[in-house]
Amino acid sequence: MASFQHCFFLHHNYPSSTHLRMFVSPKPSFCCRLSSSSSSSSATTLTTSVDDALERSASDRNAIRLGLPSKGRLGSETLDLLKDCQLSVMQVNPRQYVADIPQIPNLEVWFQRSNDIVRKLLSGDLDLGIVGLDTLSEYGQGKADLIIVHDALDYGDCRLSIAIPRYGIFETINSLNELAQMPQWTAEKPLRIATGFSHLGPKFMKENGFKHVTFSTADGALEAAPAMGIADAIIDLVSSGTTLRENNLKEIEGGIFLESEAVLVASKKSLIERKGVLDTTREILERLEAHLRAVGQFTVTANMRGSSAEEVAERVLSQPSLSGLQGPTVSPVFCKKGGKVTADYYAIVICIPKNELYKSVRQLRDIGGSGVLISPLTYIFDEETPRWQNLLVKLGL
Ligand SMILES: Nc1ncnc2c1ncn2[C@@H]1O[C@H](COP(=O)(O)OP(=O)(O)OP(=O)(O)O)[C@@H](O)[C@H]1O
Ligand SMILES: O=P(O)(O)OC[C@H]1O[C@H](OP(=O)(O)OP(=O)(O)O)[C@H](O)[C@@H]1O
Repeated sequence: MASFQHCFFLHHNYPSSTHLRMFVSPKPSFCCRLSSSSSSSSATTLTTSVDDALERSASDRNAIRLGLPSKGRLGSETLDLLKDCQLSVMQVNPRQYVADIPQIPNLEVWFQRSNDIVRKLLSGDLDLGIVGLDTLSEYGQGKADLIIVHDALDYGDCRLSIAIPRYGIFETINSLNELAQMPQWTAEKPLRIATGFSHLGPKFMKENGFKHVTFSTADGALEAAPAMGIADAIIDLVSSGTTLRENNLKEIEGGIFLESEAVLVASKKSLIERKGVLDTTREILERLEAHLRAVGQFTVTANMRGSSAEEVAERVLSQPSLSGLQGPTVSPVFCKKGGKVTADYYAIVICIPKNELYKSVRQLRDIGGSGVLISPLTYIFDEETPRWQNLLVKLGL
């Protein structure tokens, strides 16, 4: 085997059963990949697109890179959201980590674990990413180069909370203040907290005035730590609260440190320096905003008898649920009567919130509406989105 004098490894914590394989590209560059399979046939799975993309990964890459969660809770919902925005991700097979969004030609999608998305945004290997706010806060640690472009993608909702046992010395403790006041915590016997959030955990406890605290970490099943005697409390993500309940733990007042959902984040450096990143970000942002605004709304069309468009509009606007986004569109419906074209009816079009559908239909009927048609909405584009304006301000543009 040839000796390699100029090579380095980025990561080394692979299981010992993993075989290191080297794949030599037919082109002058080469790449190597780690595989846990012992079958030599898997060596053929390096496809042209991965190969091409790796070649483009040099610092002079032209493509814009978007990192998406490769699996887990955020994986499929991220793909669903993009699909709903007509930005379907085309992935040849689920084990291939690079993909395309045909609507945005110069964009590469890279599937990565969420924490790696944040790391790679910071290192300049990704330009944009979608991750949970919790992961961004933990691994981004407030770095100025990370800019949140869309802060509410409406999925992946959870909260980062401290939880304590329901039993023993904690039975009567119901708030963070009470926990802090407990005389038990001293320099010799500090409050022991298990958490996977080794940056945010200590930060929040310090901010809340806890002086005697120690932290331990684990990769999962943190809720077991108090019952195992390893910790007094945990700081972990909670959504339904079932895992806490099933492990006899409780949240306490003042103990939610962060409310999280999926966010679109960008590297400030890329936005400013890399050609096309700002335009692509704008397109993705506008589609996301327009779609998310539309998700909660229906379009309603109905016919209404009236003497003029203004008179019909006044009747519609007199009903609180029917004012729409800006007001109703009212247009005459022409018909021929005795050889004359007249407009006794008007068609009205409004948007209504989905959760007010039935109330709105009843209000429409009350003011003489008939033939009510309800259709889903794909996008609602506004003149200019406040998030785009905010982004320009953050970039100093
Ligand atoms: N109940 C929950 N527990 C954990 N994460 C949740 C929960 N609800 C929503 N989320 C969101 O999902 C993200 C975690 O997803 P998941 O646990 O599937 O993968 P991950 O831990 O980020 O990645 P990996 O499993 O590859 O380490 C969190 O960062 C958070 O934003
Ligand atoms: O409030 P709930 O809906 O019960 O969700 C919270 C649990 O989900 C996550 O764990 P995950 O399922 O990812 O397993 P893990 O503990 O092995 O990380 C999180 O770490 C909590 O344990």
